Amino acid sequence: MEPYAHPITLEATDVGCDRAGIPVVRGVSFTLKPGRAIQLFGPNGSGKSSMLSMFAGLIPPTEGELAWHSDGDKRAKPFDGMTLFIGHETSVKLALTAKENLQFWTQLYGIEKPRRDERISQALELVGASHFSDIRTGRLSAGQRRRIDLARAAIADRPIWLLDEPAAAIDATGVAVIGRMIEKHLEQGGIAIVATHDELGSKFDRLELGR
Ligand SMILES: Nc1ncnc2c1ncn2[C@@H]1O[C@H](COP(=O)(O)OP(=O)(O)OP(=O)(O)O)[C@@H](O)[C@H]1O
Repeated sequence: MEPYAHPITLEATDVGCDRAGIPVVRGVSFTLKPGRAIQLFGPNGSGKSSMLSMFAGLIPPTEGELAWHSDGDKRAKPFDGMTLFIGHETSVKLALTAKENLQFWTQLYGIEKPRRDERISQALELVGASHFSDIRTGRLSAGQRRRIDLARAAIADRPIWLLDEPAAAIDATGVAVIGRMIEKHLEQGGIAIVATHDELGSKFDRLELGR
């Protein structure tokens, strides 16, 4: 298990974000160092997905400051090619099989050609999707499809994981798999911010929104 080549620290100072001009989140501060994770809690509409979009650089903070640190460099936006964002909506292409989706992602994430097949088999096995990997994903169950979404985390070699309800529609065995994937990612020196109501491990700091 290789440590990430460029460990990242994320510092948030009093950040807040608005949606359509309406304040959603206010006054969030933390420092997230390599090997640590934050679990976002909060009721529906409290701003968990909005926060993740903000950390992904998709919407700007309305107030406060985000600072990404890597190799002595500091930026207000995430460094290019460092973030894996798994949103709550599926990114699986339903006309393709799981294997074909993963083939696409290995190209997207710049995996060298000779290593692609091995990486795909490992990822499918990890998320327990090997036995349905040749079926068109439009014909799979919600939980099976979510497992394929999560395989993206095993394909991409990225130190920042932003996961929105990764365990939605996933059974207890699958939740344990997600916990282990995150644990391994943290051991490699990655960071993770995860919106979830599930218990995923002890390395998480808790951030409760909507209070
Ligand atoms: N694209 C958007 N345009 C305008 N308002 C939005 C948009 N997305 C979210 N909002 C608003 O921002 C607020 C927070 O939504 P968000 O999706 O971040 O909450 P959440 O905590 O992730 O909710 P859930 O638990 O239901 O997924 C809500 O009031 C929502 O209506």
